[in-house]
Amino acid sequence: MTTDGTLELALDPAALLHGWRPGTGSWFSGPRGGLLTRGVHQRLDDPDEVPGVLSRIAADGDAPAVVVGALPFDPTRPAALAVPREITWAAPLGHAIMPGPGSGVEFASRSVPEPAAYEAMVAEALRRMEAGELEKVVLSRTLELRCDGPVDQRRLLRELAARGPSGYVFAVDLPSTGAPRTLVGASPELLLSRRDGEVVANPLAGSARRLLDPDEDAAVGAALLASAKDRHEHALVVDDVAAALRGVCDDLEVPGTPSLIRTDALWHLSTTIRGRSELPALDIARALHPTPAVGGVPRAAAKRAIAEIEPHDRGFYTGMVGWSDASGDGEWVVALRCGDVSGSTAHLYAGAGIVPGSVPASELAETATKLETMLASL
Ligand SMILES: C=C(O[C@@H]1C=C(C(=O)O)C=C[C@H]1O)C(=O)O
Repeated sequence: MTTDGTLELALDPAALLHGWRPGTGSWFSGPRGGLLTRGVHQRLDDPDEVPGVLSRIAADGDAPAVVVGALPFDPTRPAALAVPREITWAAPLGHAIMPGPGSGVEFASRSVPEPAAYEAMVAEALRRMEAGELEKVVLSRTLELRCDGPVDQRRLLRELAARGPSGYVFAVDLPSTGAPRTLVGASPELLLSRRDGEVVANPLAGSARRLLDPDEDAAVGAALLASAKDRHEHALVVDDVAAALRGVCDDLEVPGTPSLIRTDALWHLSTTIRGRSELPALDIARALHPTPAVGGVPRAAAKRAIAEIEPHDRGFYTGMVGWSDASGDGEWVVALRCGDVSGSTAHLYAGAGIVPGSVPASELAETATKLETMLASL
């Protein structure tokens, strides 16, 4: 949308993506198109202020009435939202971007917690489940990477876009007093979108590592779809999201069985829920957050377990990333398969859903697979 409100689709979304520069704005794209922002008209750290700010800007017409950015996992922490000075909307990227050669950059890396400690965390969650406190909890770990020079954030965004053309690819400018700081990632999970009143949520839960051989890979997907443990883990998320949407949507359609989606590294169980709502996308997204895809069941016990068991701060990981406009339309994805990148450091994050029957070593391996998308793009 231009400042006068007309829709301007970039002829070449790949050229637009190549135009992104760290510290100058944000990129966000998905299967329905993307956007590039330039400059900041106004920063917001309180999402409650979004409707008021957007309606004032829509009335004044001195900037695009759109907010773009990220909300952290912990909703009491400041958000990183901005009304940009300029915004250009793009058609879907499709397969417009080709992966480049490896960067050859060497990173020193440190896992927090250490892998063995992550397995102990999973064992602790399983103990809480046996004690009847919890049905599901998502536990995460981080990988702190450091290289000699600055991380090439533009290359990272391009590689993510090349590897996951049908997912959501983002580079969100985060407030920084030093080097440009960006939340860069490629998430497969749509938390909530609303366009012309049509609401879509696409919770994912239940994962399996993909294989190189096409027949073996298809068999892994089929086994995931048939797995009782993964179907249960998935149903906990769908039931929670559907219950929350039922209160705020009309004509809710909730498929009874999940389907399969794939990223470059993983298969996931996926359910697309549709409905209609007059409420702004960001309000609905915040009401859903944290879904049991990143938190757990029951919600309060899972939140407590995460705070007590995880040694690190999740920051924006498992929060949400996206945009909203003055009409209340918007698109918010779960901040997954991402890293907080600044100067010569990148903090990557990955988690896995723990339910009774989870095996600590397998959950650790799943987090390693989830880190691969980012690692392969660095
Ligand atoms: C927590 C992550 O992913 C989430 C957890 C999943 C699972 O446990 O199967 C699947 C998709 C996401 O909802 C992550 O990528 O870090």
